[in-house]
Amino acid sequence: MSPTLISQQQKLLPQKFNAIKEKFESKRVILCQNQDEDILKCYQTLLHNYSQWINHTALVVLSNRTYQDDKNVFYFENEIFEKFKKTAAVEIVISSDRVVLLGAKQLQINDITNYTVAATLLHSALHTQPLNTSVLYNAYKHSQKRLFLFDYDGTLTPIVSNPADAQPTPVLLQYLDALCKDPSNTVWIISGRDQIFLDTHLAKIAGLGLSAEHGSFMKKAGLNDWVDMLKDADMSWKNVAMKIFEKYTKCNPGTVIEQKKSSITWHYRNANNTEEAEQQSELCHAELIQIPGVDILVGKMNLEVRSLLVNKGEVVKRIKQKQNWDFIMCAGDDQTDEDMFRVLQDDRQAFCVSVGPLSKKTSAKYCVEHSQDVVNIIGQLVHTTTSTL
Ligand SMILES: O=P(O)(O)OC[C@H]1O[C@H](O[C@H]2O[C@H](CO)[C@@H](O)[C@H](O)[C@H]2O)[C@H](O)[C@@H](O)[C@@H]1O
Repeated sequence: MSPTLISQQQKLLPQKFNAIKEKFESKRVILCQNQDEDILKCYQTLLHNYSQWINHTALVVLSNRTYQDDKNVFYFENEIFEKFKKTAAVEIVISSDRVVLLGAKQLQINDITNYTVAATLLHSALHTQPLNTSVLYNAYKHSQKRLFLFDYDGTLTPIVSNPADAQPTPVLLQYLDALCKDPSNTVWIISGRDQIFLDTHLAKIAGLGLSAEHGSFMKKAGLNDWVDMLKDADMSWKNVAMKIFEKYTKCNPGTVIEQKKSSITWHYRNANNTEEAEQQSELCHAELIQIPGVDILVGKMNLEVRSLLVNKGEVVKRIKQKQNWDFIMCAGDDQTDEDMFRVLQDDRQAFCVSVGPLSKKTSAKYCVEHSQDVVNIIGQLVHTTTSTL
């Protein structure tokens, strides 16, 4: 149904100004730079398909003709909207040529007339936003009890073909060391890697807490011994999983098994025929899920099996309960990191950062594109202690 045209005078009534101001203060605003029926329909589809946004979003349409507002849609002439700009934190701008802008980033809605697809894109854009580093640095500066939870592969180092080559750079080590040296900071690496890998490459940083194999082992900063979180657990599933992985390795040359103490990873990134190995990984997955007591993780060109009793989310719960943190940064790129993000989802102090494209389905509120962005952020934070940001 088309909106009803109203007079400009009605728009300017002070009560109306205040009412809208109040509404904007608690809503995330999508700004549409011109009156466009398709965008309206796309927004209505968003509210229909994702009803959680009904009370939390507003669509502001800039138009030189004014229409009757409804619960979620407000029409403004350009200069009148200027008055609301301070109270309305505009998150998404749909430009006249229908390109969606999120901060400095662009999200292309290829076909805005496919309302369901366009609404899904808007939903993901509302859910996850590019990390505003100024906000992060400011929160860091004004906090005293800070917690950092970093995944390793794909988050602190880029994904490479050979797992052994994914070593921390000297710059990363220097930044992590400086971060740990600030007594206000507690820093953990929560990884799928085993103890040997983490000890070899990261243990030289005395202030770093380490969690290996998705939470199976934990070592607090400054301690030498690892705590085995699964020491009493039944690990008989390992032999069964190993046999399945061996079978698939045999018929997929180039694939390798990474055997860890309490988890096993089958890597098919370097398979002679990657496409076939990818298909085979689905069959392998179907066999693995028959094993009781384990979780199967679909990683980046790998399949992992680990005990159901541990996951990165449980690690975060355990670490988090120790203090009243007033700043938390948690970064990860993989499916296993989503467990950490879910645990922190309702925590107002937490900056959960997914490494990857904005369109990625994630429970993290923020995203950055590359692992190098995470490293640069740590570098900036380290400098925050000595300079002003
Ligand atoms: O939890 P993480 O620290 O992210 O570890 C997850 C797995 O990462 C490693 O495999 C992945 O990274 C490799 C290096 O870039 C890459 O070659 C591989 O294809 C990826 O799947 C690691 O080898 C696994 O043990 C970790 O569980």
